[in-house]
Amino acid sequence: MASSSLYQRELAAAVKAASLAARLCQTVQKSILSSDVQSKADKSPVTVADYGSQAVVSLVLKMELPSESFSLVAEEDAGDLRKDGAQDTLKRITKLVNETLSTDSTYNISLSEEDVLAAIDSGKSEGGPSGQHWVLDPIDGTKGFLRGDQYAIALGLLDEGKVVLGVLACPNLPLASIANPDRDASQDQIGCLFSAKIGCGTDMQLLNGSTAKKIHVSTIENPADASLFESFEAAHSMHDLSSSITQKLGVQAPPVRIDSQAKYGALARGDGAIYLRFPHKGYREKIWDHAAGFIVVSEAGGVVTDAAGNDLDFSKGRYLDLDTGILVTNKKLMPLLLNAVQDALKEKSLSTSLL
Ligand SMILES: Nc1ncnc2c1ncn2[C@@H]1O[C@H](COP(=O)(O)O)[C@@H](OP(=O)(O)O)[C@H]1O
Ligand SMILES: [Mg+2]
Ligand SMILES: [Mg+2]
Ligand SMILES: [Mg+2]
Repeated sequence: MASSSLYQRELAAAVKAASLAARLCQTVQKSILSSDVQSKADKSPVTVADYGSQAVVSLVLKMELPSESFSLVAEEDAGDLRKDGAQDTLKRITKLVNETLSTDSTYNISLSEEDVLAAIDSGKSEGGPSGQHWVLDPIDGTKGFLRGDQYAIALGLLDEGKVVLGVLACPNLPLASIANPDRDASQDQIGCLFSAKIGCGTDMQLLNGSTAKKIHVSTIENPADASLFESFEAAHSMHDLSSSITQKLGVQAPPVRIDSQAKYGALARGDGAIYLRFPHKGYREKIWDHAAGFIVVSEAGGVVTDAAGNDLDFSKGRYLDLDTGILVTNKKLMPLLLNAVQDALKEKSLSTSLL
């Protein structure tokens, strides 16, 4: 068990940073305008909230931990915001960042547009196996965010290549289980924050500040009782492959499809027992899409591997180098799941080689 004081300041800073960033995202989601959405060179959407959230997290971490060296591996960069025609967008982001930081009475600062660009661009670190690196997805599940569905602010810390803490702020995730179709959504308290520190378990609290309680993954042992999480977006994960895996396992419940690392959070508290992710050929997973979710699930007693059963390696830079897909479940179900995955992958490669 790690000492409870280890990484405590960093965890407190991460919780504060992600909570403030979540506030900014909620403001934007409420008033989303079509002009708030840009297209990056890779054609994925990015909003003023992605940029604003990244700036807020970067600034808060630096202000809360002034004596520490700072390295941040983050998804966005300010390249497009420095181009002609982006002035209005940058103004709007700067205003959002200043308004968000001013809601915390301990910060008495006013940032210029240049300060905001610099804060966003401080996320260009390459990470790697030595030293400490923050890992940030300022909005994970941008597509869900734009639809008004699930998204997460995902922040982790790597130390010597290992994830040592993680925070997932999920502003649209109900406190009640999302896998229960009979729940009365009108009664839901909404907005959860998951936090985990190595050796110390995983906590969940309401985003607006209830006391934290320890959570644990589902203890089910019979896969027939498991329910499955997967991406809402079929372009992000092959739904037909996960369906053939759950058929092999005898899973009864229909898959629960939601965006972002909210899936890791929901699994960590036992809403469902399996999360499968099978990107289409050629896609490379990024560390910010998994670092926080990985430790939130591991510290809640779950396991995260690639499709071959290998541990995820966060020490290789901005990308995860892995075999085929990502599997998340509890320790009892993992061996069964791995077998089913291997069988389904064999069948799939057989059927494609026959084409
Ligand atoms: N073709 C693809 N295959 C797999 N993942 C993809 C993808 N295109 C984008 N993604 C990743 O999927 C993440 C969302 O995950 P999910 O599908 O679980 O909601 C995106 O994070 P961002 O929304 O932060 O860009 C992005 O990094
Ligand atoms: Mg993105
Ligand atoms: Mg992401
Ligand atoms: Mg993102």
